[in-house]
Amino acid sequence: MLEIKNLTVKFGGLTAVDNLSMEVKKGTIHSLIGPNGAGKTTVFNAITGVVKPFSGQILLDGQDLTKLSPHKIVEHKVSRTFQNVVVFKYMSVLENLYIGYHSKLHIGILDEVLSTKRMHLKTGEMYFKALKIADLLGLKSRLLSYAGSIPFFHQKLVEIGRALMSDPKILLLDEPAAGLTDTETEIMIQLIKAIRDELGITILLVEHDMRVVMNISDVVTVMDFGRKIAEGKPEEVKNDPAVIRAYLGEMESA
Ligand SMILES: Nc1ncnc2c1ncn2[C@@H]1O[C@H](COP(=O)(O)OP(=O)(O)OP(=O)(O)O)[C@@H](O)[C@H]1O
Repeated sequence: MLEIKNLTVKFGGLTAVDNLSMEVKKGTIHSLIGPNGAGKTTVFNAITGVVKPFSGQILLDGQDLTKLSPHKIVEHKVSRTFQNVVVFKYMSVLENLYIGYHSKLHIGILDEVLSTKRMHLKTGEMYFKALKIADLLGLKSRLLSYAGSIPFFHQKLVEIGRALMSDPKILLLDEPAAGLTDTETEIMIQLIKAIRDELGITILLVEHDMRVVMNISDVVTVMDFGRKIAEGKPEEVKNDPAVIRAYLGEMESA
């Protein structure tokens, strides 16, 4: 589904992603891991059009995303969450979810002024979609709360919910388990599986928590210094000498 071909991203003299090629297959949960600064978030930023590659190509179902703007990429059905949770604190959970539907709403100012049938249909669709997603994520009882007033774990779920509202083909999750307790991490693992199994959405995630990576990934790609150093099933990469060296190096320099 997602093909990254020879991707290189540079920030001035620093090569953050160095000739990376990888493929995310439809219906899989694929993890991108590596020590701090390996280039994982930069790959997400390149896929979503936030940074422009120096060279290489990113294709979704054969369509080239590389030169598209971030909002066009959302229309091509790529959604993401961020390493630091981004919710609109003074809006309700429901309104936060609605924001994710923006690219699908397609109503203009005239629809609003004239309160057209089309506008009512579209807002109705948006409401039912939000209910369905809130139900899946266990957020139904919090829909009318201010997003900033609910626990951190639920704020993370709101962010995921907002990303799901645009009906992505592929969801990019940047450290979904960061800052969670063990119990919350367990729930997050089940929810990520449910998003794939019940909504049929392919998932690419960046994660440092190896319990999560080993538990849910079909495929793991490992990066170090911008390069791919290993790829395979969780148990294969876990025992790969290059991966062990990369993580040991990180521990030694810490
Ligand atoms: N906007 C930017 N400008 C300059 N350098 C950047 C920028 N974004 C990332 N970098 C650098 O690119 C390299 C890769 O960073 P990136 O955030 O992609 O790594 P990461 O693997 O996601 O790390 P972490 O696990 O710590 O989040 C780092 O050296 C980082 O300092």
